[in-house]
Amino acid sequence: MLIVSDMEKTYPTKSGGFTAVSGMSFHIEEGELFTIVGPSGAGKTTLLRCISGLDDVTAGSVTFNGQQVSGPPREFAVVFQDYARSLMPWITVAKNVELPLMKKGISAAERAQRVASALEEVGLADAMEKKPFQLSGGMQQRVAIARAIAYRPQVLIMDEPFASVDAQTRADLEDLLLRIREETGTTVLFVTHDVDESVYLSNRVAIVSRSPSRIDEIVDIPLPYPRDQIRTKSLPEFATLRTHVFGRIREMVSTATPMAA
Ligand SMILES: Nc1ncnc2c1ncn2[C@@H]1O[C@H](COP(=O)(O)OP(=O)(O)OP(=O)(O)O)[C@@H](O)[C@H]1O
Repeated sequence: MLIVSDMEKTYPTKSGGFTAVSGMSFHIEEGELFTIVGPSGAGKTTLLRCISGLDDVTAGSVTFNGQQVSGPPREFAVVFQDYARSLMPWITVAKNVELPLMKKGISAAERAQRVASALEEVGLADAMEKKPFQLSGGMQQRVAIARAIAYRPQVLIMDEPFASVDAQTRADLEDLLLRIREETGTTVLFVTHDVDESVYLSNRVAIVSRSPSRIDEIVDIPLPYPRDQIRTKSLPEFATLRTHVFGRIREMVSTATPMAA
């Protein structure tokens, strides 16, 4: 469904260019929850921006349903870590969720129905008329997720979406994502720093190396769904998988050449 082929991204710099991603290749199956983990600065955000068509690739290609991605596809929705910047503070929660649907040309009646059901789904039915600044961080991130759900994308792209919320909210949002994905069959491409989160959520985890980033290993996560924060994380297989992924990342960080001062 989504194919990244020999992708390279080089940013122009005064000293001639910095290659953040190089020789990156993988594919994502329809309905899959595919997570990318890797050390800080590895190029994960760069990769997501190129896949979602927000940035151009320097070489190689990103293909979605057989078409080369050259701008943000209408079938994608993106949720970023920084919910405060992704929501519009001067309009209500309901309007924030509705806006992309207006741009998509969806009728007023259907928009109202989708907004109400998405906010219900994330537990914010009572906050429709509030402004984002009146909500907690976790609630604002729920609004960003509701906006993505209401849009009904084929592919949901999430860049460390739960990194700025407390541990309990994070666990709740992870489970919300799993439930939505179970109900809708949406394909999810997820980036995280958190190894436990990657193993808990995914069908497959791609470990990426430091810049210029490329795939180090793709790990299958054959843990059964539905997953459960306590039961799944108590499984010996969970511990084995998390230790493996964590170990690979650790090795990469410890064998990396120190950056010049
Ligand atoms: N616009 C830019 N111009 C030049 N270099 C950039 C630009 N954006 C990112 N980089 C560099 O590319 C590399 C990868 O950055 P990126 O933000 O993609 O990494 P990341 O894996 O998402 O990092 P983190 O996990 O810390 O969020 C970094 O070394 C960064 O400094």
